[in-house]
Amino acid sequence: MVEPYSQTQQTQQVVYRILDANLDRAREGLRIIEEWCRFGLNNSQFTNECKRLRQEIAHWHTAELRAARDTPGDAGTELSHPQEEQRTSIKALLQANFCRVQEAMRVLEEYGKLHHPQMGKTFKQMRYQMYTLESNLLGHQRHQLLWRSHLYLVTSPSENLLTTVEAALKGGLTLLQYRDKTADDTIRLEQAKKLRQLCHLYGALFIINDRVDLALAVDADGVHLGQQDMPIDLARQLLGSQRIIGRSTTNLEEMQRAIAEGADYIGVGPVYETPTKAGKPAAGLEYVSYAARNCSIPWFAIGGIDANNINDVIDAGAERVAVVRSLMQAEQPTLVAQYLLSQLHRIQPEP
Ligand SMILES: Cc1ncc(COP(=O)(O)OP(=O)(O)O)c(N)n1
Ligand SMILES: Cc1ncsc1CCOP(=O)(O)O
Ligand SMILES: [Mg+2]
Repeated sequence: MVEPYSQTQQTQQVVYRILDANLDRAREGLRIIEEWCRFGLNNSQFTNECKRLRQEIAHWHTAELRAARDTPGDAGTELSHPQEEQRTSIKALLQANFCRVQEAMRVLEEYGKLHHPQMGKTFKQMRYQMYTLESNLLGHQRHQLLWRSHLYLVTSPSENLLTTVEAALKGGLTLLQYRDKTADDTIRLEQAKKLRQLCHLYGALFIINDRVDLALAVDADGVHLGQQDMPIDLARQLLGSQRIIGRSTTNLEEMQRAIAEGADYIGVGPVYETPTKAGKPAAGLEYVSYAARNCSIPWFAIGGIDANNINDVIDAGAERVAVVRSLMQAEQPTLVAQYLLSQLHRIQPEP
């Protein structure tokens, strides 16, 4: 006996509806990412990659699958998660949409196998292409923000660590390094996680001093390594090309070596002797001037810099500075951050 509308046909309709819904979902998510690549980043490579993936998805979205759509009968259209209602930053928005596209592609990979012999394989490949795009895009955003950052706060141990950092972020800080040379790892991990969250809430980069393992454990944006710390090539192997690696330098040989080894930025100093790095001789303003003439990557003058002498450092050629005490010991870190940035931006050409 042949049923008019067999069990097999019913199952096929359900599969078609799943495929139809997820093809839409993947394409919509990609479009949201594409708009940022196009209008936000003005990046044709990322924009074209999104477009190519959307076109590939469209190719699979046949009339047969569209015909199975039953929006009024779809119990899922009314459901939304509270997190969908709220995006705290472009980064959060992009991550949510990457997640959405990757999930949809996983569904298409599995159910697609029931529909067409090639569909499972194609969507598996596309899902991996999405992971690559996500990692490249995230890395690109990180490096762009590094280049746009002119004030760098390196923390010192403090009872008010989070409130001080938040106050500086409110003043416009976009780059933070967590530095604690004495705490236990359990404390370091706990503080680093909180600081990372705080930085990302304000759209700032979060770097860990000395420790590649901690940077990976808390998914930091990068690591800062001194001359006695892990070699850059090894750190790069562990962290990949998307994360930031900074290097301390005190003279031109160290600067040139750091650049050749692939550092993303360097510290230039100590400009002045400082109790924060007791016993380390000053490299002086001459080295700042040398960096201004010769350094091809972002560099931060560091060591003894405060609101009183920042203009001397700027006059020597610095466009970026890193500070510990000036902000960590400030009564009003927001105001100090604003003042230091206003001096640094004074010398910036109009964008
Ligand atoms: C931006 C920046 N520049 C230099 C340093 C110093 O690093 P290092 O020489 O490894 O000394 P410690 O900070 O580890 O004591 C830095 N941390 N940040
Ligand atoms: C970590 C470090 N590396 C070179 S100088 C320095 C400390 C700078 O601290 P401060 O801004 O308090 O002088
Ligand atoms: Mg170090």
